[in-house]
Amino acid sequence: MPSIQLKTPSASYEIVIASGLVKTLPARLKKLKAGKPFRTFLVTSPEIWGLWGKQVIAAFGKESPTVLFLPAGETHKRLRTLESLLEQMAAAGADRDALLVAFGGGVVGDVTGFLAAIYMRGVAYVQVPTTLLAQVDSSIGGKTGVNLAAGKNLVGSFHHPLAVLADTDLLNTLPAAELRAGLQESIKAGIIRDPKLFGYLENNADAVLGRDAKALTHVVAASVRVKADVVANDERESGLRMILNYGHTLGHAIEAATGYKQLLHGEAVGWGSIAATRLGLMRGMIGKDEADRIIRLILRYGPLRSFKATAARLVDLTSSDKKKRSGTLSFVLPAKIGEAVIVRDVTREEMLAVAEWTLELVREQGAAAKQKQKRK
Ligand SMILES: NC(=O)c1ccc[n+]([C@@H]2O[C@H](COP(=O)([O-])OP(=O)(O)OC[C@H]3O[C@@H](n4cnc5c(N)ncnc54)[C@H](O)[C@@H]3O)[C@@H](O)[C@H]2O)c1
Ligand SMILES: O=C(O)C(=O)C[C@@H](O)[C@H](O)[C@H](O)COP(=O)(O)O
Ligand SMILES: [Zn+2]
Repeated sequence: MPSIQLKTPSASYEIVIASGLVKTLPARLKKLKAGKPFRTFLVTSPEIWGLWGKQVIAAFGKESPTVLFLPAGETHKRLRTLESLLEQMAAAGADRDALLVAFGGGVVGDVTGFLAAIYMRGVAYVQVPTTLLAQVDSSIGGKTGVNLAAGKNLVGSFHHPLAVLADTDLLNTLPAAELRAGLQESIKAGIIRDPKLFGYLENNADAVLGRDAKALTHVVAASVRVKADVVANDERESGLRMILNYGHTLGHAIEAATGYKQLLHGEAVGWGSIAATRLGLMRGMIGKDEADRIIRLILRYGPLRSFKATAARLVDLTSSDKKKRSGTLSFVLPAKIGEAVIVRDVTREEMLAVAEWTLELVREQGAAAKQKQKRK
C-alpha cells in the first residue's frame, strides 16, 4: 500500500493510496483525531453519493456522518455554494469539533477545504478523492478555494487536510473522459519533474487507459510523489511550486473563456501544456524531439475537446493569473522532459503567437474528431 508523508512548515500528513480504504474510513478518522471528540460532516455531490453512498453508510454503521451536498460541476465552485454549505453546517449545529470529509473530485475537495478553512475560523478536514485528477493532484497540498467570474480560484486559502485517503476502487465508476482528463495532471507531473513517470505513461498508455489496477496505482503514486515533494519545498508558492502550474496559464484562461462548462479542467490543462511546450520550442529552450514527444503524449491521452476563442481573449484572460506579481506574469516552460523553468519575460506578442498556433491545432483536432465520428 503506497503511503507518502507530506511535511511542510505548517502541516504533516499521510497520503494513502490503496484499494478498500472506504471500508476503513471511520476507524481511520478516529485514529486521526487521536481520542478527541469529533462529529463527522461528509461533503459530496448527489451523483457521487448515488454511486458510493451505500458503501460509505455501511462502513460507518450506527455512527452515520451528517451528509452535506453541493451540485456537481465547475460552475458550482462559487461563493454562493460555499455560503449554502456554511449555513447547512450552522443549522446542523456544527462546532469547532467538526471534522469535514471531502468525498469527491477536485471541485468537492477545493470547496470543502475552503469551507473547513473558514467555518468558525477553521476546522479539520480529510480528503477522500474520488476522481483520478483529485487523487493525483487536487487533494494534496492545501490549495483550497472557489472561482470568480474574473478567473479561476481567485478566492481561497491554504489549508491542509489531516490526511488524504485515495481509494483506487472509487475510480471504477469514473467516466472515461474524466479519467483521461485527470491523467493530464499526471503527464504534467512527468514533464516538470519526473522523466521516469513520463516514460511510463508513454510505454503503458493502453494499460493505464484500460484501468489496469497496477498501472493506475503506479501512476497515482508517482504523481503524488511529485506533488508532495514540490509542496514540501515551497508550501506557499513563492517559487518552485509555480511549476505545478505548468499548462495552467493558458489552461485557466481557456476555462474562463468557455464559461467553465465546455471543457474539463484536465482538458484545458492539456491544451495549456501543449501551448507552454510550443512556447518553449519557439524560444529554443527545449529541442524539437522532446517537444514533439510531449505534445504526442498529451494527445495520446486525449481526445481533448475543441473550443472556440480568440487568441486576444485568451491572452487578456491571463491577466488574472496568480503567478502575476507587480504586473509581470511568470510562465512555466519546459527545459527538457522532467525539468521546468519559470520565466518572467514572455511578451504579449509571444503569447498571442502561441495562442494562435494552439487554436489552429484545436481546430485541426476538432475536425479530425468529427471525421472519425462520421466514419463510425
Ligand atoms: N487544489 C488543487 O491543488 C487543485 C489541483 C488540480 C485541480 N484542482 C481543481 O479541481 C477541479 C477539477 O477536479 P475534477 O477533475 O476532479 O472535477 P470534478 O470535481 O468536477 O469531478 C468531475 C466529475 O466526476 C464526477 N465524479 C467524481 N467522482 C466520481 C466517481 N468516483 N465516479 C463517477 N463520477 C465521479 C463528479 O460528480 C463530476 O461530475 C477544478 O476545479 C480544478 O481547479 C485543484
Ligand atoms: O497545487 C498547485 O500549486 C497547482 O498549481 C496544482 C494545479 O494543478 C491546480 O489546478 C491548482 O488549483 C492551480 O492553482 P492556482 O493557484 O493557479 O489557482
Ligand atoms: Zn490543475
